[in-house]
Amino acid sequence: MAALAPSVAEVRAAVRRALTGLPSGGTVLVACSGGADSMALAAATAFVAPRLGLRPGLVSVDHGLQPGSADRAAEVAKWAADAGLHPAQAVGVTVAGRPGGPEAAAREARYQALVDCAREHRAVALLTGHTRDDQAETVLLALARGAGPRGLAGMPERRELAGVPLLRPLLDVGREQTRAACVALGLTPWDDPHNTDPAYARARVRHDLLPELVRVLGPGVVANLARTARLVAEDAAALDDLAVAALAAARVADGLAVPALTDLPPAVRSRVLHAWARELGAPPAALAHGHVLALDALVTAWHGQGPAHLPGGLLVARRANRLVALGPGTGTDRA
Ligand SMILES: Nc1ncnc2c1ncn2[C@@H]1O[C@H](COP(=O)(O)OP(=O)(O)OP(=O)(O)O)[C@@H](O)[C@H]1O
Repeated sequence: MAALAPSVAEVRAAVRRALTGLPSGGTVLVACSGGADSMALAAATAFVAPRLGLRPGLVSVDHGLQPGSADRAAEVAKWAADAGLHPAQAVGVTVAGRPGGPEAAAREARYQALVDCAREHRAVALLTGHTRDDQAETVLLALARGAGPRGLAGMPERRELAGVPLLRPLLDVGREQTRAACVALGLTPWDDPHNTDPAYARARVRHDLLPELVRVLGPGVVANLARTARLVAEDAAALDDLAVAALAAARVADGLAVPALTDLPPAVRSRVLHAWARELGAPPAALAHGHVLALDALVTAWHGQGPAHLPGGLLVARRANRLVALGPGTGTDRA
């Protein structure tokens, strides 16, 4: 018998770690683009899941944005069916007409289809093929745009997506390993032209910036960036927990009590104000650092200034020792 390639063993071990403990008999659904990362993930899941009493399945989304994309999704689904994955589905989505740029619109359509499919099959987890390299790219992009710890924490290994557990088993596996695993298994993954299109910031980071960092700083830089994300994520989670308690303690009937906010460490207070703004209905995507700073000024730099403006037409004013939300555009208290 031929020896198992180390790359195949590494990907399988990572998948085994991620799937261990999931409810027996459940379906684990791999989101597969046909690229090397998610093909390696699908092949490993097909091997590992049955050994853990789980059922492997796969869904490939056709965004309908490139010629031949429907055929490719169908080919991936056919390969999956032959490899013993069930369901093995290709799903078409409509990207046009969604808000945001083309990338954001495609991502939203994709995740909606993936979640629908996971629900339809009562999947106990949805798996994506994000790798350590994807994580390093995410951290660099977050640094460059001045993101706070939430952005620098990168992608979590596990989160809930509309009630479906989303797992990223390969976050600690390098892209080189997924490519090598595909070669060892005789798989021919598809190379998404967007991944090399210099119009996209992520593609420039992948092809220009990260290789240059590796050249200048050494090969450990990718794993180190991913480790930074993990460390920051732990700290950010602890601060988030403190903020939940601080928000609860600051609540009064019609808003928040300023004295309960004043002495909080800024890292906790900004989280409290951010969470409260979201609760009031500020759309998270539009809620920026500057909005939270304006709320913070009502607490820490109060000089009788007017209300702070939040996205969604919301206004927050200081009334004596309270922060209160005013009805959108009316200037009247909401409570
Ligand atoms: N069209 C798609 N259908 C199903 N899942 C997808 C699709 N596109 C992306 N995904 C999922 O999202 C993950 C991240 O995709 P992205 O395109 O950002 O990264 P990638 O590094 O190019 O991954 P891959 O090599 O698997 O395409 C993929 O590994 C896969 O699990």
